[in-house]
Amino acid sequence: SSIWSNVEMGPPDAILGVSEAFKKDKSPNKMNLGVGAYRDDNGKPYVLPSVRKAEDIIRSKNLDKEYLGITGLAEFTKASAILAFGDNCDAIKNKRNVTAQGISGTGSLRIGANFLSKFYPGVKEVWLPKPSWGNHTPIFKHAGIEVKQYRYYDPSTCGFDAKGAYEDISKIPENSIILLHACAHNPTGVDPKPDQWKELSQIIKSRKLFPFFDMAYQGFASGNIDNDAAAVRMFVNEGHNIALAQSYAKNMGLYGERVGAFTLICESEEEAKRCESQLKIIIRPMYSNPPLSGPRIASTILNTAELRSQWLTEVKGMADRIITMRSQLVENLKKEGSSHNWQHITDQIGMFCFTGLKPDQVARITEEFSVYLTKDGRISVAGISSKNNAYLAHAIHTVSK
Ligand SMILES: Cc1ncc(COP(=O)(O)O)c(CN[C@@](C)(CC(=O)O)C(=O)O)c1O
Repeated sequence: SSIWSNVEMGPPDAILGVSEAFKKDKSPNKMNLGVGAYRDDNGKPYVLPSVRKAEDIIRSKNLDKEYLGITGLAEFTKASAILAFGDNCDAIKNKRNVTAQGISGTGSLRIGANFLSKFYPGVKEVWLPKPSWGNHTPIFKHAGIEVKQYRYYDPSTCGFDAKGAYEDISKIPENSIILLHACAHNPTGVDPKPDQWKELSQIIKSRKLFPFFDMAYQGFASGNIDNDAAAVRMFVNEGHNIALAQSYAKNMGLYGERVGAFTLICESEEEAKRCESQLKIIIRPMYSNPPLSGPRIASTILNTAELRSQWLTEVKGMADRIITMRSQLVENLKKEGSSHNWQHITDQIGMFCFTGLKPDQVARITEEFSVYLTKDGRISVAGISSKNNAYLAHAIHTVSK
């Protein structure tokens, strides 16, 4: 037998596999509502003009291609920490943070998970919202951290199960790790309200849990970078020393450039230095040092005043288009004569909408209308345009009436 005869065929990724099936479909009406990548109203990928301008600036500098340090491009990580925590955050001013460039959000989560697996003194179990982004589970498991779930989503309202979340989190063993989506929860699009975040902060403090925030959509959810970071900033202000993974895949459209950052808020600058040294020891044998071109683009935008304000209008433009698609879809479902309450489509926020479609309805909508989405009924709202919105409403109505 051959050396790899024991290797079985693995299942396609629940999210990326949808795009593969979509590509094979010949229907002219086909819609890809699977992977959470922004599309403009013509269904095309969108490279932000501020990104193109940043690339021109970088090209004119004729920079070299030398290795970055293990924790990446300093002008990027400094700007990334300020973007997340705000420019009057004491922890940042007192240098209590260690911020390392990560390979986008996934890589930032992973170096964080590996650091916690090696050094976290508490219970090495991470509690994820139910449901959570599919990749969270293997990221933590592959780092040697067991995964548990707390109630988060209420299928009866397609909204936040505050009561269930409070009850479950109040019972999480002390000193466990809890993962929180900072904004634009994936896959449900359901975010706690500010007063509910306050309650979560109190319970998490009382259980002495370690908060690990995943902020993959800052600015992309509400269109405002400060609103979208409000929970992260509130937790730090309330004294939680958090971990944070950031992604620039969606809010700067830097998907394939793999731009992200991992931050630990520590007790002191001295503690941050020790943690940074150990983070470097974890990263070095993993990929040695991170990519160059993406963080140069991101830091050029974040550190150039007029590019930063141009970027803010562009990210708000993306958020606004998504919000418009949500309200148009609800309008079109009403026009179809649907008797269901589709309010959750506009109550939810960010890239995704948890439609509430059941797996058999998902199968039907794909089979009969060539509409592609993940089995859990999640749709990437970015895949909807003013041209196919009515078609989607008709398809959803037909399979759900
Ligand atoms: C909550 C959350 N965290 C982290 C990431 C990681 O993104 P990055 O590594 O590309 O920065 C995603 C991307 N989730 C997408 C948009 C894509 C994916 O699954 O990889 C999704 O379709 O859910 C995400 O939704």
